[in-house]
Amino acid sequence: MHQTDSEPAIRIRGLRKTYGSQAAVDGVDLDIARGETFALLGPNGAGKSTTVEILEGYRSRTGGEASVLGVDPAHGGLDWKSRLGIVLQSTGESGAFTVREQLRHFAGFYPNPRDVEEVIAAVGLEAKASTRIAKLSGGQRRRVDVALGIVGRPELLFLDEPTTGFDPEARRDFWQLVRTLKAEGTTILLTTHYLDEAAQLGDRAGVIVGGRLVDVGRVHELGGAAARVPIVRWRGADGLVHEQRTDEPARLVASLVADLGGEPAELEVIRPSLEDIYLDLVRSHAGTEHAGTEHAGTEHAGTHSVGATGPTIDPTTDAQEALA
Ligand SMILES: Nc1ncnc2c1ncn2[C@@H]1O[C@H](COP(=O)(O)OP(=O)(O)OP(=O)(O)O)[C@@H](O)[C@H]1O
Repeated sequence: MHQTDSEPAIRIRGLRKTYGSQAAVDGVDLDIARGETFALLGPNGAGKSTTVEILEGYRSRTGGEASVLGVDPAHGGLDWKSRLGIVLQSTGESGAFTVREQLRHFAGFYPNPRDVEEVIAAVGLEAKASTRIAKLSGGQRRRVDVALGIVGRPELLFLDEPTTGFDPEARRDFWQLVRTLKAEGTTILLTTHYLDEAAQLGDRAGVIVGGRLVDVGRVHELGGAAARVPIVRWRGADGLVHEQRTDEPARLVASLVADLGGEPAELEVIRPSLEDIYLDLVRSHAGTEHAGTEHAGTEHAGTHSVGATGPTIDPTTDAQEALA
């Protein structure tokens, strides 16, 4: 039975998964609308794959509720499975068959599969269609995984780190393929470590840390407005580095120039990137392991920060240094 259009494609409430005393997923609530592309972000071990595999019906849950295309994934039958497309993080694809043979074989499991040659073209494997999978490169095998995920014309597509191992051109091609699938009405749940991928593809994104969803929203609104306030940094006459968050950096710089009677030393105006904001979100929710690292032991120890309303920017991060 198909769900009504107004029901979300995915609805989870209080989802929990524990391994012994460890909670891998610790009370996640989330709705993903039909036709939406949702990106799940989070550091290694945050609980992304566990969440996705529960929704795919591959893992049992310890607690909470889940509904996927109107069905509890713990009890999804073959009819339900045929409406899903799944690209797992790693696959044990046997290499004995050619790309075309493998796809034809899988297409036979679905009631309304896509044309195999079209799928081969969509993932850019025309030149390898008659090659045994064992002889493909890692990135080419990953394309086979994606092809197997879409050959059944799924209503809902799960993509677990789909572009790992892709070269930059293959990633662009893949993004275009996802946009095409989205335009056809496919709902997509994507996990990724690439923030640009989330920004390119996701209507919304969620950040999961320690099994909890710590933020959900449009990708460019993650962390809230305060996290995007620019930072002006300069070295004062006292020899210390000062920084101030302000929505009016030009006004602040003008007043500094007036006060100092000239150019402020080492002046920088920094707009936090998506990566900075994401890293701050992760750090601020990651418990004690990162505590005490902010500004510690750097020349910024004397930094004077006024009006800092957003998450603290740690100037020691690579991302921040790239901006500086
Ligand atoms: N079968 C298992 N038995 C015990 N612990 C597990 C098992 N599978 C996952 N875990 C633990 O659950 C936590 C969440 O793992 P999960 O694979 O969901 O993380 P992830 O966010 O997908 O990470 P990554 O980005 O590295 O893929 C981790 O601490 C992991 O060690």
